[in-house]
Amino acid sequence: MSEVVLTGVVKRYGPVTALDGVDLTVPAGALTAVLGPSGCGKTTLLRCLAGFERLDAGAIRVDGREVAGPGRHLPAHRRRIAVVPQEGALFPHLSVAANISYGLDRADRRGDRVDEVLALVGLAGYGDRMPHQLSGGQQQRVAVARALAPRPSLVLLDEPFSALDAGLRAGLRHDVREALRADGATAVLVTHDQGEALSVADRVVVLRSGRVVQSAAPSTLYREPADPWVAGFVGDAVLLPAVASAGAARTPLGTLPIAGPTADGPVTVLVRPEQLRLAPAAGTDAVTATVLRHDFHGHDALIALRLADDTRVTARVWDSTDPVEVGAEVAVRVDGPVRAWPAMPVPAPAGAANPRPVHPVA
Ligand SMILES: Nc1ncnc2c1ncn2[C@@H]1O[C@H](COP(=O)(O)OP(=O)(O)OP(=O)(O)O)[C@@H](O)[C@H]1O
Repeated sequence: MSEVVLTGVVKRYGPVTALDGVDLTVPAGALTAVLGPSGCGKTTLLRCLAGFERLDAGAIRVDGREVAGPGRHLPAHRRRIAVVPQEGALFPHLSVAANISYGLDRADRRGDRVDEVLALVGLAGYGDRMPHQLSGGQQQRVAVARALAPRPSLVLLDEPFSALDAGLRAGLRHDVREALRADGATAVLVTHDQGEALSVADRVVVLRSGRVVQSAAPSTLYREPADPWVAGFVGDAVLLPAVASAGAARTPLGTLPIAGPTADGPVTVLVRPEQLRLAPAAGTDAVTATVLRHDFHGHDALIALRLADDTRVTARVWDSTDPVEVGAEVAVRVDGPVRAWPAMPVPAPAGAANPRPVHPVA
């Protein structure tokens, strides 16, 4: 298990600054996801860690040993860092066992390490198969087993599930996480898929324009995003203009308690769709809204609403067997406190795989 520390890492390609002073600690024995929109520098970060790129500034230390820094660049093959690419990692003419033992020292080849890592990824007994006799998901499992086999300091996973269909992806990423945990590996998963990062990682690092915007546990990231952009990037977000005063925000959804300290004045407020509660409008003095759309998702439904002042918001309802009719008037209540930030323009989360609405969804 190795801790990896990046300090002030800068990487430029000509006029493009792909990494712009990245400070980051990858804890030993944990899975850290690096999440960000297209072009934010995820692949560059991974390539710098692996040793495929030279830094323009800053340093990378693995267990306190500098592998990259001013005047220092340890080549990739001496870093003990394994990479699991998106697909096509296996040698087609070698069996599964030979693929895994390739690169292992003699002792490990003769021992049971190959069987051990095959069992870890749920493929015990598959050693004699050839890669073409495996499904895409099984091939990725072998690629993970091969990465783990030499007990590297760090495993880098470069969107390893992106070529697989959605149903397969969910099961595989869970199994891969368990395999990494069982082996005590330190791993970095690069992904642009918010759901993937939140569901598998112990820690998520959000990159934007070559900089770390936030590094936190998945639940903290979702509940306490650093700014409105992160709020919209990691989940559905209703962002409302409001005025803060004495710990509460005056919003189009009523006056709502703010979580955490916020200076009085204009703010942007975050309400998660699951915080909105709907009820029959008749006879209440609550905020009311008109139902514009009802999107059924099986496990839940998203209800697009228009408030009396024309503000659009979206509610997530769980009991989707009781659909709220389009055109109906409903009473809207907000459950729990909201987050608020001093009002400022919100950059759009351009290029996200599943772009999240930063402005009220409707
Ligand atoms: N070899 C290169 N030469 C010039 N510019 C590059 C090179 N590689 C990356 N870049 C630029 O550096 C920036 C970061 O690219 P990078 O590939 O790291 O982003 P990314 O977050 O991995 O994107 P994606 O999710 O689309 O793969 C982008 O502006 C990209 O165009």
